[in-house]
Amino acid sequence: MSKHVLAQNQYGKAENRIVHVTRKGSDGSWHEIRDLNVSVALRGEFRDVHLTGDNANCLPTDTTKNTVYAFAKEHGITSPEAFGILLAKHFVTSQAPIHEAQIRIEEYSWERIPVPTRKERHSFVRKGQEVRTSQITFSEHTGQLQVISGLKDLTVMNSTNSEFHGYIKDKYTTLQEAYDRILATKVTSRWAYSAAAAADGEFDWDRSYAKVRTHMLDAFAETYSYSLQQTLTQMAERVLDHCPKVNEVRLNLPNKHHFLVDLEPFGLKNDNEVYYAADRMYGLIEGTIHRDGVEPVIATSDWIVA
Ligand SMILES: O=c1[nH]c(=O)c2[nH]c(=O)[nH]c2[nH]1
Repeated sequence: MSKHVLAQNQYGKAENRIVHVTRKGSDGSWHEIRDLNVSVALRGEFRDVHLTGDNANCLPTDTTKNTVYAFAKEHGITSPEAFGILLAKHFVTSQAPIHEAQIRIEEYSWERIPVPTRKERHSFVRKGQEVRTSQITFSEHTGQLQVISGLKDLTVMNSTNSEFHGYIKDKYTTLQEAYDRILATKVTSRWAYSAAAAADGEFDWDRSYAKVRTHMLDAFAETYSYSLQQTLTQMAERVLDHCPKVNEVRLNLPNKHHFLVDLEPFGLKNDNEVYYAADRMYGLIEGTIHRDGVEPVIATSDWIVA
């Protein structure tokens, strides 16, 4: 018996990252997503767990995590509040030692990428403005003015139209081939303008920024992707095709992995609805595309963190 006093205590699984996709419309091509970060804290009769090592009253944190994902499948997510109420009541009413459950939820909001050419809707951009960047270099020696513009923290997601298969398999390969997966990334990009644009006192930099951004988003949304590498190329090429003053585009695309949650152990089928959004580790796909005959000038050594 400890001579000290066990005071407030609680436990549970924190930061269960969950993305739930609902398919609507006659062909299921209208997607709605909810992207939550759910933390569970249980309070109750856990003295023995802490003091004697008797776990008879302990519902494992792993089970609380599974419950979050299974509830998303069984009940859907109509709102963070409604989802939290379901979970909190469940833990307290289903296990006698649990007297109080606190569910904390952060929701990340997404807007649709409006793509006029497509009827189906499965492309989203995370709400909140990205950061616009620029790097201007003027050299007395050469008289050259160099403008490299860019953006970072532009998070986008396609909830379908992404596959990944046919890759190398060696004795360390465990990755399952994917024929319908979520593709999500947080775009960091820089693009270099021609010397003529940099020297043009009338050049509309704001308009150009908006144009580059729009073409990048459109290409992300419209590309039926077989790899993030392929999507990267499409995004950069679209900018070069539509923005004649841009000579070079570099993209750093962390692959924000979304793994289908295995709900079979709970007798539930996961029809590409409930995903675990992993924040680390992440694939990091980087590349530069430039016009033929132009020397690339954008640094390739920057360390991008998702
Ligand atoms: O689009 C992808 N490109 C990869 O190179 C890769 N590698 C991996 O594990 N998943 C993916 N996805």
